[in-house]
Amino acid sequence: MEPVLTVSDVRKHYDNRFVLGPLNFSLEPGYITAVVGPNGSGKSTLFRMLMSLAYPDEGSIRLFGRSYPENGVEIKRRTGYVPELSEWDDSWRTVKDAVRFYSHWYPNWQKDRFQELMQLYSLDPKLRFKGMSKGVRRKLSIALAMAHDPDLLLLDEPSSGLDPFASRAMVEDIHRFMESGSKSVLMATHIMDEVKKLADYVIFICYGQQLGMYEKDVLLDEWKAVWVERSSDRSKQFPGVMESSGSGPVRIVTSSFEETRQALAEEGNPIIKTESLELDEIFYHLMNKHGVSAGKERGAG
Ligand SMILES: Nc1ncnc2c1ncn2[C@@H]1O[C@H](COP(=O)(O)OP(=O)(O)OP(=O)(O)O)[C@@H](O)[C@H]1O
Repeated sequence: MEPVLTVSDVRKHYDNRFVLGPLNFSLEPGYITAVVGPNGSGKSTLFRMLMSLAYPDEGSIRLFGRSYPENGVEIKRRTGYVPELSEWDDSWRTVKDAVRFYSHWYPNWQKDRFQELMQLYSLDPKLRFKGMSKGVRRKLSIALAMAHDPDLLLLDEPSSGLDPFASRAMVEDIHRFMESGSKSVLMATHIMDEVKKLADYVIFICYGQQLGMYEKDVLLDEWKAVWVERSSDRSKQFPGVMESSGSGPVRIVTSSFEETRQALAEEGNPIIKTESLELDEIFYHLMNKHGVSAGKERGAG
């Protein structure tokens, strides 16, 4: 099957202050992929490039096998985008004005679906843009992005500012959206619980550097914290061992549970306890492995 999105060797820099890339990944249809990374890592810049609102300095981006600028209209009609900050037309006064614009721009606009989404997020159709709260803007942005039944949803921190009821409604609605098996979602988020509940794949980006793309379940199966009775210098060289702390019992973090388990058993120092790792701890160790630590940004110069 043709990838819904292919990002190849994409690089972007802002003056001498920020370098993003090279980014390389592709998304098969039917999956949810989360983009995770600290503030200022380039997640929104990536999303803006996918919508042709920012331009890569190098590399190529293909959506549905098409590229910008030639196929921009087709790409955008098949995509639902929730930006980090919605910038709407100043002339719009009520939701009706937005609907008029969206239903004209998207031939596949579904009136009933939009009404369903308005109800789901408890949005009043008479809502006015002036003075609209951050959370309400976000809910409206999600409803507008989904009502034309896009093939790909690009969600930039969609639950930022949402109350817990709206967040839950969004997660359930995204699950429903995925039911046909042909839709795809790429979402940036800082909420690990959201990644756990929704994502099939995770792309880690740290201060512009892509640390990897992983299948979430594989990541959670392979990365473990294990405890053994005694420390040994050799265990630090065992396959997968990322960190070893304490003197007895010793806590070992591994990215390759089975290999580490075997090596420890062969050494006669068997595992006495195993725990799953949270995604944020996995991310922390990946950052260390790649030599990036919190707050250490890469400059272009
Ligand atoms: N238009 C721009 N001009 C100059 N620098 C920019 C511009 N847009 C983004 N940047 C810089 O690019 C870097 C990445 O920003 P970006 O918003 O893409 O990160 P992010 O991962 O989405 O962050 P957050 O998690 O805080 O939303 C930051 O250092 C930011 O200041």
